[in-house]
Amino acid sequence: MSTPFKFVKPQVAFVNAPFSHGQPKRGTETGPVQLIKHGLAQQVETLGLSVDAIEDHSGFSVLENDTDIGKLKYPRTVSAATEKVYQEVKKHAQAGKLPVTLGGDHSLAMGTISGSLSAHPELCVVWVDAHADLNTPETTETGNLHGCPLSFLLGIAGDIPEFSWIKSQLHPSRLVYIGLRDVDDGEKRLLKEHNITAYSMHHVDKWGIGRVVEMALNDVNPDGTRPVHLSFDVDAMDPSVAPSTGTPVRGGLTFREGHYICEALHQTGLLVAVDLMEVNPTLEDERAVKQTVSVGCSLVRSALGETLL
Ligand SMILES: NC(=[NH2+])NCCC[C@H](N)C(=O)O
Ligand SMILES: [Mn+2]
Ligand SMILES: [Mn+2]
Repeated sequence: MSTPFKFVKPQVAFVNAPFSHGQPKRGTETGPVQLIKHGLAQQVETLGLSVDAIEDHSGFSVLENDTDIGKLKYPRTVSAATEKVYQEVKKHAQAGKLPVTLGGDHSLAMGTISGSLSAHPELCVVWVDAHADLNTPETTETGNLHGCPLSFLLGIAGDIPEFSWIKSQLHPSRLVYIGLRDVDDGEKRLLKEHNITAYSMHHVDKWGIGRVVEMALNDVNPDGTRPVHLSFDVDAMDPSVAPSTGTPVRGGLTFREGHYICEALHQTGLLVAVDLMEVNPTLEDERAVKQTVSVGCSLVRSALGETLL
């Protein structure tokens, strides 16, 4: 077992990932710029962390003639964008920095988690979401790749040459979910088949968020030695808290439950990467957008050490 990993005051590197073709609603490509406009980088500096200059992206173009592969939509476009994010997250992670990736849709996690794994092979993943995003190219009902990133990362997606850059395989025992409430039948089968630990909203109701986070960490990281990657889909939050997102599902995390998860993960001292995904500032009215962007920023701040006292 490797020595305990502690990330005390890491240098933060924001990875802007303006991308939306992992799902059908345009608009998530404006997520990162709105989060940054809201002052996220300065807010993080206020926490006493140094923040890298934010790199610009021109590179998330939609490829021509990107025909479906089976049911999968925009496969080459998604592969190219996520590979770019992989390279960037990998660069920062290998330099000992803490990458915070601002999405963009959740297909980008193929890139972020691959990048984290390249620097931290012992990594475990806490996936906070209303959805399992575990569909394989076979089980997906929609063909939207934001519903599939984990099947690629776990190496259960089958052989798709267009995605052959995804090398790192995440072991199913190193993945835990919190917040699930809209899981496809095929995904339910996969969760059982691969013995993946998942805490749905039912479990949050039953045990409370404090115990759920404690159990989740104990499942994937019993010795507290593994680095942790937090992949936070803003739709894990209840739509009354974060309305501007493409696939909202009622019955989600309260404002405090979402922030508690981030605070508790920060307290482990083991966080090495954070994703904040699926903020879509083109959905719902102006007030809803402001609210969603502001919640997105405060979730990231909590994960980076903001405390209430
Ligand atoms: N990242 C997300 N919001 N994913 C939603 C996925 C919804 C559905 N399970 C699908 O495969 O399309
Ligand atoms: Mn989701
Ligand atoms: Mn998701």
